[in-house]
Amino acid sequence: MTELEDNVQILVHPSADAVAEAIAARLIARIAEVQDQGRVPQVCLTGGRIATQAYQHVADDGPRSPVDWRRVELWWGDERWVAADSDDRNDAPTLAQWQGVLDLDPERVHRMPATDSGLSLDDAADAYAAELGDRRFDVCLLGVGPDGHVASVFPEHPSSYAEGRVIGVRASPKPPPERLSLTAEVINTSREVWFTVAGEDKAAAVAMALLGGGAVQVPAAGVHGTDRSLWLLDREAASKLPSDLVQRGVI
Ligand SMILES: O=C(O)[C@H](O)[C@@H](O)[C@H](O)[C@H](O)COP(=O)(O)O
Repeated sequence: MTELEDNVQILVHPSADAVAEAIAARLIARIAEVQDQGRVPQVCLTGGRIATQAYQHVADDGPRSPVDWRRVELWWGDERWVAADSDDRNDAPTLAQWQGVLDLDPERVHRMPATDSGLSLDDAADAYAAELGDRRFDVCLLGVGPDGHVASVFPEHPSSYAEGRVIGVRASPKPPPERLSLTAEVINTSREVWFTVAGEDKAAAVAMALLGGGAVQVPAAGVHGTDRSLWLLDREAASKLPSDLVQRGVI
């Protein structure tokens, strides 16, 4: 029997669409729950196809949910170092889907700085770290690359052993070469980390992350929530996991 840490859960869904729907439903429910507890939810968003699909479901269902969208703080785990109005930004699809649909407070939408901010890459990282302060995310969503990267923390790359809270990333193996990213250190203060992963090309990375890969070789292996790490997978992304592990997590 393969052992998982107690607060790691793996939930396998029949398709990528089902993963996206599950992420959206869980996110709305979790945000409402944190608001019920009297706190302003701190949510860290990710780019990527599956998350973007999930955000569309949030846009569809969010307005008639119990969530007070004006009392939600939004952050991003990483950003491509491009202009603020570039379609290449990780936050572009989310904002296109949510703004004007969810009643967000612009003061609580914390985009990472852009090239046209006038800041250098490193100053932009410092500025975002200062804005973030010592907040802990209630939920930190993370896509996982086929190489096991999360946010812009890439395997065997300076980003995977960088110190500090927010870093400027150079020579990224995935274009564009310059990026901003939270470090694993900050992600690991999150109450919950949710990995959102679909597709056969992710199966090896998922298996390595869950079956003892090292954090420098497989950055996804080095991040977790303090209360819970939740892997939301489709069948293909879960296809290289031992069946006992998967069945344990299915609900
Ligand atoms: O900044 C980026 O280039 C992307 O945001 C990237 O890091 C993405 O989150 C993962 O590669 C997972 O993406 P998919 O879910 O689309 O595979």
